[in-house]
Amino acid sequence: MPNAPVYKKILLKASGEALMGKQGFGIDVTVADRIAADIAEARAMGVQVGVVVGGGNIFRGVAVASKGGDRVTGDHMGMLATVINALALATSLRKLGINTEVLSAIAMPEICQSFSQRAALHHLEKGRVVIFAGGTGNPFFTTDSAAALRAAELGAQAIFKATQVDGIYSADPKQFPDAERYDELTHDEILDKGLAVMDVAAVALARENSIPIIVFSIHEKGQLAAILGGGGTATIVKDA
Ligand SMILES: Nc1ncnc2c1ncn2[C@@H]1O[C@H](COP(=O)(O)OP(=O)(O)O)[C@@H](O)[C@H]1O
Ligand SMILES: O=c1ccn([C@@H]2O[C@H](COP(=O)(O)OP(=O)(O)O)[C@@H](O)[C@H]2O)c(=O)[nH]1
Repeated sequence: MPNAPVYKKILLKASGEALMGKQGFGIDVTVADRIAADIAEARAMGVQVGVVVGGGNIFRGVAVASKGGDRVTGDHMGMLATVINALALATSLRKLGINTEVLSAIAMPEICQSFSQRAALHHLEKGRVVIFAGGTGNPFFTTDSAAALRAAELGAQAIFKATQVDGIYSADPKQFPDAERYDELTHDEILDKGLAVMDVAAVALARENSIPIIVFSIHEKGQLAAILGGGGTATIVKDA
């Protein structure tokens, strides 16, 4: 009999970069299928799973602003990019027979349901994976903030942030290979040390609602289930 999961309701944040794989742009379906298989393992453990997907593999609003364009329009484009990723991940989950619902922060009823807290809780209780598209629905935010927001709204017990690296380091390990890795941190320590693994607004919202953040590598298959089972490799961020 496997261990009971450490958390019963989680919010997984997968960046657009994670869905891109090694391609450099767009969605790598084999990677989306892999992430879906990891989510299926969590569901098989009885864990309720909400997912916020990023859009950076397709578009970031700052790209428009940096060329002198309108930031708000750029952010609208970025939010639409997250909808494309959400539909791709939903497709991968449905191929595995996992009931999945996409809820968008921006109404587009011909494509998916609109987000409401009630609808999201209903689908989760029915055992469906809920993918949150459109970020927060507001410009000047990120999908990290959307992850913290949805986690707070749904009463998720943890935010699982899937990244390119296996935890939080004293500096970005891609640029500083000698950076020190932490097993545990507090929300305050991330903010005080200026660790750029997640944006400040997202960390502050998680702190305010006492939601732990678990940072782990998307590249290692089975990590999500391993961490939910009480093992695995991750940095855990929680109040001291
Ligand atoms: N102190 C740090 N510890 C860990 N990762 C960091 C740190 N600073 C920056 N990073 C970077 O942040 C990334 C995590 O954010 P992610 O959402 O995957 O990327 P992005 O937001 O750029 O799409 C990691 O892949 C890593 O390269
Ligand atoms: O609440 C949100 C979430 C996202 N975005 C836009 O969508 C883009 C893609 O999201 P993000 O950069 O968070 O994706 P990730 O880095 O996770 O792939 C952002 O750059 C913003 O332009 C936004 O305006 N509001």
